Amino acid sequence: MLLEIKDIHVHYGKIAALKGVSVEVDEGEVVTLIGANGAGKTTTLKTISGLRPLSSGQILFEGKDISKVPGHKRVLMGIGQSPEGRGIFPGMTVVENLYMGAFARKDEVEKDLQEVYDLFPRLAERKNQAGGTMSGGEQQMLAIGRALMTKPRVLLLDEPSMGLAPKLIQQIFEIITEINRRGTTVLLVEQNAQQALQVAHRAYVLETGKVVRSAEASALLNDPQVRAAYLGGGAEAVAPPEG
Ligand SMILES: Nc1ncnc2c1ncn2[C@@H]1O[C@H](COP(=O)(O)OP(=O)(O)OP(=O)(O)O)[C@@H](O)[C@H]1O
Repeated sequence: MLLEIKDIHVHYGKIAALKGVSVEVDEGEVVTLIGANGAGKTTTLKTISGLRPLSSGQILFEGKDISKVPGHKRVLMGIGQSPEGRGIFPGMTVVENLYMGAFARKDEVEKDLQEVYDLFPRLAERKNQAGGTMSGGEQQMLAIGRALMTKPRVLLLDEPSMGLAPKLIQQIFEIITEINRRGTTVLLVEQNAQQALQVAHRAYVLETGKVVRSAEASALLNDPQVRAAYLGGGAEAVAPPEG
């Protein structure tokens, strides 16, 4: 198992945000966490990347307990995150933002930069533009590209579709599939449960800090209860994604 989150409890002051969450991510998978606002999805990702401390429980990466490893070391170990709200450096150019992702390494940086440009041709076209002047969708691509420049074993994506027009949302999900096809494991947090379940292999449903369901993504897509709660209410079945 690449990543194992075992019964984690996380607090903001006295507020319990996660009350015993367990999630497993196997090498090569796309796993998604879905759930309503405030369910604890972002907190789960932040805890994995080391931005939030655990009250109890464990996080194992390649079998090693990383619960107390600082965040910057987790990046070096292969845990890359594209945060909610993007967090790019607005005053830096696109290419400078991308190099920031690779600041701790020297090997194959140019090759990886080319690969990011290959995934996101728009970033190559705009490489000398200030990050802060890019459109919302372009900034999202930049944030994902920068996370890829850390050469992650697992890429944590927090709401990559947030605030994007439908056409761009489609594009972002296609790119997530392509990133996975090229060998990166993905843990995806999404409000857009329908799309997330279409690109994911497996999914966990979070409710108020707890996992209430976990299953193959295709099973959840066709589950009437899940459809009613998270997929806009329609109970009709959806064809599984091709392949
Ligand atoms: N900085 C904070 N201080 C206090 N409480 C917080 C903080 N961040 C999150 N919380 C609380 O922790 C719980 C989980 O929040 P979290 O952001 O992880 O949920 P989420 O599922 O990602 O929701 P959303 O989809 O709205 O981002 C919520 O009750 C939230 O109010």
